[in-house]
Amino acid sequence: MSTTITATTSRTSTQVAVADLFYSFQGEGANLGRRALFVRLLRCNLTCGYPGMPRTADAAAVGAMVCDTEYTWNTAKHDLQAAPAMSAAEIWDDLVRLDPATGNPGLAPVDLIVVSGGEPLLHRGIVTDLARRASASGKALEIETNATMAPSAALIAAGARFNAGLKLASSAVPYGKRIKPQVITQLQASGQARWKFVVTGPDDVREIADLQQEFGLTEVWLSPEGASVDVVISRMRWLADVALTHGWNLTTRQHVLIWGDERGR
Ligand SMILES: Nc1nc2[nH]cc(C(=O)O)c2c(=O)[nH]1
Ligand code: SF4
Ligand SMILES: [Mg+2]
Repeated sequence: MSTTITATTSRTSTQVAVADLFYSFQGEGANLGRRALFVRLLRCNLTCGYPGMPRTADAAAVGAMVCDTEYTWNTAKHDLQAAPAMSAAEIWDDLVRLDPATGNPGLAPVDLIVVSGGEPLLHRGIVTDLARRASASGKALEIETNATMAPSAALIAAGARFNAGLKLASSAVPYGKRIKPQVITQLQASGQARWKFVVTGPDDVREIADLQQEFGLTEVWLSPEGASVDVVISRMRWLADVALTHGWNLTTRQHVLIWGDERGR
């Protein structure tokens, strides 16, 4: 289920451009299979699949791991102006409307909010506001972040959890852009981060082991790269033993298994 997003309005620092709002299951990670309300924010500071921002719509990706939500940031290929600018209060109201329990009190309320992007921590004020609203309503909130931007103390205090998806060499993003030691250390010290790695092949596994050792990452999750059932399943088959051997968790991508690469699912 997704809302229809219409008008483009001017943007202020108290507003953010919203790509998608939808109701689904958390398809990945520690809350896999749990019903959740999603908000996907525009813009990213990384360009996974490409060494930098593509200049043309037909620029070919060079990395094995390519962003699956390029429509949130790749201005060469997508018109980002169509996304509406919304305040945290407006986003929250739409999320509440998306919860089927709002119209039918007989249903169990959705108790998980997922904020994704793009990179949501580019919009820390808005995300912190949403985290406070979630906490006040007794809902958990987790942020799908690339772990290159520091969360504020206020965001941590609001109880947000971080699904920290560090990017690997397979993303083609230069090391200095995708690995920010201070941010990694801060997220790990918060006790509110789980480390999630999108895996395409054996080189990724070696890099994950090195990163875990260097930064003392305590909770590691592997996630198979893939936007189709066949790719997700075949990657999971070889990742299973890898994960068990290294003491890592393994998630699938449930939304891909059910809906393929459909947007807003
Ligand atoms: N169902 C569903 N679960 C998700 N978990 C993380 C997602 C993301 O795109 O960040 C995602 C997504 O796009 N859909
Ligand atoms: S960090 Fe995430 S949203 Fe940004 S380019 Fe990489 S995969 Fe896409
Ligand atoms: Mg996704």
